[in-house]
Amino acid sequence: MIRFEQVSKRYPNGHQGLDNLSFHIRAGEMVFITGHSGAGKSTLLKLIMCMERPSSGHVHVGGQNLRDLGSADIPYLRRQVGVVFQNHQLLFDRTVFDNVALPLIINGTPADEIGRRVRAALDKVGLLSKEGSYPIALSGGEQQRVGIARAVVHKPALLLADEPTGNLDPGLSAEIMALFEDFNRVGVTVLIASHDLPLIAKLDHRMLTLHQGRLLQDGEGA
Ligand SMILES: Nc1ncnc2c1ncn2[C@@H]1O[C@H](COP(=O)(O)OP(=O)(O)OP(=O)(O)O)[C@@H](O)[C@H]1O
Repeated sequence: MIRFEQVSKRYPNGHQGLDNLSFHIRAGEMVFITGHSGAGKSTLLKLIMCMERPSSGHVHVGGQNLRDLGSADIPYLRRQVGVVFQNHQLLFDRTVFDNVALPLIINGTPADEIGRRVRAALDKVGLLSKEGSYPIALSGGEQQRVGIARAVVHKPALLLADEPTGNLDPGLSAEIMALFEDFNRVGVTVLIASHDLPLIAKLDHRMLTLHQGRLLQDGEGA
């Protein structure tokens, strides 16, 4: 599903974001990426989304070498991927329903299907009763669930998350991780950047540890 072959990323200011990184994630896996602040976790996710391009090496997603994608192909790639951010990036002047519907509206999904899909996504994250609420009226954990519903509403094969529990207490963080496990159980490939080692250690998934842009360790648990 995702293959990095000797990928390096040097930013224009000379910062080495990633350094000769190679790994393979199979369809259906759930994998954590961890490492110190600045280790390259976000850079790795951005390369998968084509938000950044490698300076050298190859990134393959779903059998496609991203080097071969032109800017017109990128929306098609992103349709296969759902992304969850630490700060939710919700629109605060729109309801929960409208926030979750956004990717479908952008995709040109027919209106009658939008309602059905949005409610199915909200149901999966336990927020069906909040569809008419505004994000400001929700707790931090609920806001993050809305972010997750929005990321999965178009049924992506791949779910990426960048520090999805960064602002949450340990109990809520565990609930959010359990949600990701639910999606993984039904076949979604899940890749989560997180430096919450105590939480990750409790979950039995593969962990890629980065150190200064290099792969330090690839294994199970902490
Ligand atoms: N757009 C950019 N321009 C220049 N340097 C960048 C840019 N984005 C990231 N970097 C640098 O690349 C390195 C890796 O950053 P990245 O954001 O991938 O790390 P991270 O592991 O996600 O860190 P954090 O846990 O703090 O979010 C850092 O040294 C960072 O300062």
